[in-house]
Amino acid sequence: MATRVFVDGHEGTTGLRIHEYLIGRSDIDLLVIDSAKRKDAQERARLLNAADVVFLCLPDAAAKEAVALIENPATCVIDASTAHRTAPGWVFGLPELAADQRAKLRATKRIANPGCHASAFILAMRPLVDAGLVPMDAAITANSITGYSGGGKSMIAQYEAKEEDFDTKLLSPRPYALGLTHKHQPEMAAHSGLKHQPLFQPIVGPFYKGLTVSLPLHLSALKPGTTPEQIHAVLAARYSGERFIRVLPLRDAESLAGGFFDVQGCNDTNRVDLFVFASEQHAMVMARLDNLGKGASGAAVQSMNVHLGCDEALGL
Ligand SMILES: NC(=O)C1=CN([C@@H]2O[C@H](COP(=O)(O)OP(=O)(O)OC[C@H]3O[C@@H](n4cnc5c(N)ncnc54)[C@H](OP(=O)(O)O)[C@@H]3O)[C@@H](O)[C@H]2O)C=CC1
Ligand SMILES: CC(=O)N[C@@H](CCC(=O)OP(=O)(O)O)C(=O)O
Repeated sequence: MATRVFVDGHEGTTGLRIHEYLIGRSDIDLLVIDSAKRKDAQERARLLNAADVVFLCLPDAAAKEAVALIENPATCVIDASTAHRTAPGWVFGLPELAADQRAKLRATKRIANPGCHASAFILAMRPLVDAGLVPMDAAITANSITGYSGGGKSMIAQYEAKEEDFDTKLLSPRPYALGLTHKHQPEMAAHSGLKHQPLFQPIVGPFYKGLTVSLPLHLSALKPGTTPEQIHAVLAARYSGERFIRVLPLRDAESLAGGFFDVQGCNDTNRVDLFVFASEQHAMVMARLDNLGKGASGAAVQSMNVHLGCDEALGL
């Protein structure tokens, strides 16, 4: 029998994309809410409890409310919001996180989909902490460049406003989260193995999608004797055999057309590309993804596939 799936918030940026991923699949029966009733708690409760798998593509408060409406113990929830990413009882929806993560995703009924910046940060950092190259108590700084679709419908509307309504300040890259308490910092620390939250500083630019987190590392602050070759080897070994993660060659010149890095290079894929650039003193680990692919909707569908045990047969 087909798996019944309901996407709560299916008219939003993340929800629409999940629908696109699932619409053609013969093993999925999509339960669709009448558009006029999409915020009606009673109708949502009916569908939330009728589904085998539910994707929550809602603001945090509405996601918590949706979870409270679910009484069916068989319903598996995949929450795209920030609400449950470090909450007890929830499994982090990053199958590549650790050797036992897929088993945890199969066993649970509560999956918290990672944030887009956090996915990139954690996939770059966790293997280096696990291997002891980055000390667990290191003070880490990271930045991210992202397309504006990461800000959802309201930010998309600002960037795609008609000429007379368009704010020309949006033409330049815009650093944000300068309170230095970005909402992804708690999950970055909780799932990377670091004791302290990183100092994280994102920048949004005038392009629809694509994201790259950069992790600058002083070799002198790492385990004594650490080389860029070791950093690269640890990442390559950790992700060998992962179909959605690619580790590019050390100091990959081919990725730098004219000396510039392309943050949109993973768009329309569910892939993460990892890079290590280095000098004698410093290394820069970079993780690139599509913020609407592996950074959101693609990751959510991948977690569902793992949960259902069809991640090899049916893909993205
Ligand atoms: N965009 C991205 O790259 C990513 C987003 N996320 C997370 O996913 C979630 C959704 O984000 P995104 O798709 O960008 O947001 P959008 O603003 O694009 O969409 C949110 C949707 O939720 C609907 N909604 C709001 N409140 C309710 C409610 N009480 N009941 C039912 N529906 C409601 C909205 O309705 P209406 O159509 O009326 O506005 C809208 O369709 C957020 O928690 C976000 O943090 C996660 C990873 C990446
Ligand atoms: C450009 C922009 O604003 N991006 C969002 C990230 C979107 C995302 O992945 O985060 P959540 O799932 O946690 O919403 C931000 O930095 O807050």
